[in-house]
Amino acid sequence: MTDTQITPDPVGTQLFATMPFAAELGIEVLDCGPELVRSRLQWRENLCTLGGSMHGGALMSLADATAAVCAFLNLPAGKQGTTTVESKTNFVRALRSGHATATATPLHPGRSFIVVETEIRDDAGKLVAKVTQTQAVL
Ligand SMILES: CC(C)(COP(=O)(O)OP(=O)(O)OC[C@H]1O[C@@H](n2cnc3c(N)ncnc32)[C@H](O)[C@@H]1OP(=O)(O)O)[C@@H](O)C(=O)NCCC(=O)NCCSC(=O)Cc1ccccc1
Repeated sequence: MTDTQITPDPVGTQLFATMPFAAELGIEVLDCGPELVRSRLQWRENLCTLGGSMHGGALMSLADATAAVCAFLNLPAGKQGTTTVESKTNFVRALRSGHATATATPLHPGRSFIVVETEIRDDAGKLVAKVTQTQAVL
């Protein structure tokens, strides 16, 4: 599966644009709602570490931006925003071509902390990384 043409989600694109580093990386937003946020980052040489594998920092940045928007969309009434206070990543497969596609879902949308799970998969649907984060409610 290598879908290269997408229709970017307009609301999600605006939300991601509030994070300058996400915009700098060139993250594309595919779906955006409180139950699921999906985005992707295209493999390119300058995002790699040794051996042509996408750098862990790029993958974590993709996951963090996607989870941040998911947490934002799950904020309790009257709250303004979130910030990442904890992040755990398992890198289970190298990504050497195509896209890293991140799917973030809320595990626990709490009053003080929102826990978000994010899976990153390759274009064949294979798991590349699993990220669990805690986002503090501000
Ligand atoms: C290779 C291994 C480490 C271990 O694999 P296992 O757990 O034992 O699992 P399994 O045996 O099921 O194989 C799974 C897949 O791996 C392949 N494979 C297995 N053995 C080898 C081998 N010896 N050599 C080559 N490939 C091997 C295997 O064919 C299969 O792929 P396939 O299904 O055929 O397509 C795997 O987990 C991996 O590549 N993880 C990703 C690491 C990565 O890219 N990190 C980010 C960059 S680092 C960074 O940037 C640091 C940083 C971090 C954070 C912030 C800043 C900086």
